[in-house]
Amino acid sequence: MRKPLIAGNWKMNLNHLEAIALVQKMAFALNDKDFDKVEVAVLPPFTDLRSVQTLIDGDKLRILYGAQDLSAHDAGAYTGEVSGAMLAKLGCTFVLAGHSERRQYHREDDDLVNAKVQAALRHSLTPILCVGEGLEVRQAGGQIAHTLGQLEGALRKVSADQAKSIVVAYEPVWAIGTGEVATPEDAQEVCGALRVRLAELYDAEVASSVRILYGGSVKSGNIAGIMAQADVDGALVGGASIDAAELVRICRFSEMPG
Ligand SMILES: O=C[C@H](O)COP(=O)(O)O
Repeated sequence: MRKPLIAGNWKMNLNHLEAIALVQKMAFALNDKDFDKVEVAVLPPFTDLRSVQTLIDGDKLRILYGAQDLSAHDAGAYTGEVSGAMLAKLGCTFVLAGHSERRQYHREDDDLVNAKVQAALRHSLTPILCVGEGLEVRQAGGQIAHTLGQLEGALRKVSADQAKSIVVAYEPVWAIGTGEVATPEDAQEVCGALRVRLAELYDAEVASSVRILYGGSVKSGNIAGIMAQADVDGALVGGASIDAAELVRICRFSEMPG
């Protein structure tokens, strides 16, 4: 049974003081019943992680946390980079790999994303591997081939045992931050194809273990329909995740109208 995961990608928003305030608000609003039904994670900027760790550890909160990126390298002369070892030492559970904004603005290709997935796994971090097509690919009907290609590229040399622990996030680029949400059927079409390909690349056990999230303009008003899909196990939430009340409503998707 895959436990749903709602992960908030704060992107380049909130300093460490604002980060503390947001996590405190979330912790105040969420209760044990919520955490029994859903895993909740925040993915703040690097500069907030130590403050978030201190708060979560100190108050024994059930909120998980992670980073938005990591280096493919473990240590050395890589100015500006942050290693998986450093993130693990900060108690991170998750790290994003291959977010479309990294692919677009930092020219990250499948080889680099693959190296980052492997770096995360070397340090016992759970990669949230982001895949998804742009508007032109979608208009040409190539979303499945494109997304499966990204999945295969990112999972090269990743064993079945390692693959079992990863999270995949399907984020159609045309739906990110645009207010254009994919329909639940669009999300299911690609998430279902991702799961089938995981079974082909590995086996049925891997395919049924991996959580597949949807991301792209997720809000409390559209989460229920998306979560009702058989192969959607949660959401990677951007803009709405820095509003504590809205994020909490999203976490309570089972109570929202479909
Ligand atoms: O990582 C999150 C995605 O990029 C979605 O962002 P959004 O919810 O602001 O569209």
